[in-house]
Amino acid sequence: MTSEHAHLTPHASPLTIFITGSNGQVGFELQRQFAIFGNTLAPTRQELDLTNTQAVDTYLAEHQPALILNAAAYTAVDKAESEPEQAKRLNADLPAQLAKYAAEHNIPLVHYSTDYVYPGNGETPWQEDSPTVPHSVYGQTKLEGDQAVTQSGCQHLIFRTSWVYAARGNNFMKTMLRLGREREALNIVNDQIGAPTPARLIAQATALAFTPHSSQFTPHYSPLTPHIPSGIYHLAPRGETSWHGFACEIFKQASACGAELVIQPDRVSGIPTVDYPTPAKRPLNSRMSLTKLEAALGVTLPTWQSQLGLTLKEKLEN
Ligand SMILES: NC(=O)C1=CN([C@@H]2O[C@H](COP(=O)(O)OP(=O)(O)OC[C@H]3O[C@@H](n4cnc5c(N)ncnc54)[C@H](OP(=O)(O)O)[C@@H]3O)[C@@H](O)[C@H]2O)C=CC1
Ligand SMILES: Cc1cn([C@H]2C[C@H](O)[C@@H](COP(=O)(O)OP(=O)(O)O[C@H]3O[C@@H](C)C(=O)[C@@H](O)[C@H]3O)O2)c(=O)[nH]c1=O
Ligand SMILES: [Mg+2]
Repeated sequence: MTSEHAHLTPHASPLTIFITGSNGQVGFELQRQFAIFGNTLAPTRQELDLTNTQAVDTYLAEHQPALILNAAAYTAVDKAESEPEQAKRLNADLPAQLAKYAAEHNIPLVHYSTDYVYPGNGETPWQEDSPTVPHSVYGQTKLEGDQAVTQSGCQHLIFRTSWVYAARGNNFMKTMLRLGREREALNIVNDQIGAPTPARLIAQATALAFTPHSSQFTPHYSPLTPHIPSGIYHLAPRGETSWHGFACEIFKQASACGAELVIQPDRVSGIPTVDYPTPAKRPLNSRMSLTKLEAALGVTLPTWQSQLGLTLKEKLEN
């Protein structure tokens, strides 16, 4: 830390960034994007059990972060229906605890949320202030987390994203690449509509929120303070598709990249959600308006197809 920075941020360890969920899709990408902002601390589950309230408090007191990026969550949507307490601990109680710390220590908190908080009816894209009516334990516990962060009084950014995937971790793209090598035919739901979002795009957009234009610099500028107002922002690529449409595009682009698939493109069938029963109910309409984030960051978000190309390339070349 240089003395130059010391007067800008009056915290004990001004440049320490605490990232939760470091082994997850988003947490992993955040470590890379934020390494240039400061000293990232990204404990694994073995190093810090985030369901242990006391351990989290002790960790915060010990490291005194200047910024918290909370990418940990309970994301097993179906399993959450039978493990609601565990889902609540990760998705609702943890963000509440982190937000309380952030408010008391006057540091910003970045939190991530989901399209599954919305009721899922209709065809109109949700706005950030649309009514929330989750239909799953996962969605309900995520909403409780959002509300705790909003009500805590801390400086915060809540990015609501959808259908996250990456070259690493558990996700639909990797499932399709595996099934596409094993099966000639697949049935995929075609009436749930949303936007598949690479974890890297999420981390890049988060970093942009900490990267003002020179015209946006203020005398109080701190590298670990967002330059966009506190609140909820949708974060996804432009465009929309169904899981079936996403699967078809994965097979098309993967084949063009030279992946050896046994799947027959004309045997990837679209089916209605009612024909694919799951423990948790998923929204049919996961369309999210991107206007607020694009205006705040001053960018046009890329299309989901171009983002798939980048992520597939990363996956297939490794
Ligand atoms: N995945 C998706 O499709 C979507 C995700 N989101 C949101 O985006 C954010 C990031 O999601 P994503 O990166 O996909 O999530 P992942 O499931 O990939 O990662 C979650 C991380 O949380 C960690 N974690 C869970 N429980 C504990 C625990 N008790 N102690 C320590 N660590 C724990 C996991 O650790 P471990 O690796 O050890 O299991 C994992 O690293 C979340 O807020 C999620 O709700 C929003 C929309 C879509
Ligand atoms: C594997 C498979 C899935 N599907 C369907 C089931 C489901 O509706 C859809 C996607 O399956 P997944 O299990 O990946 O979906 P799911 O885990 O519900 O994904 C969600 O995760 C949470 C964490 C979020 O926040 C959401 O934005 C969303 O990404 O595809 C098929 O129709 N056929 C198949 O062969
Ligand atoms: Mg899943």
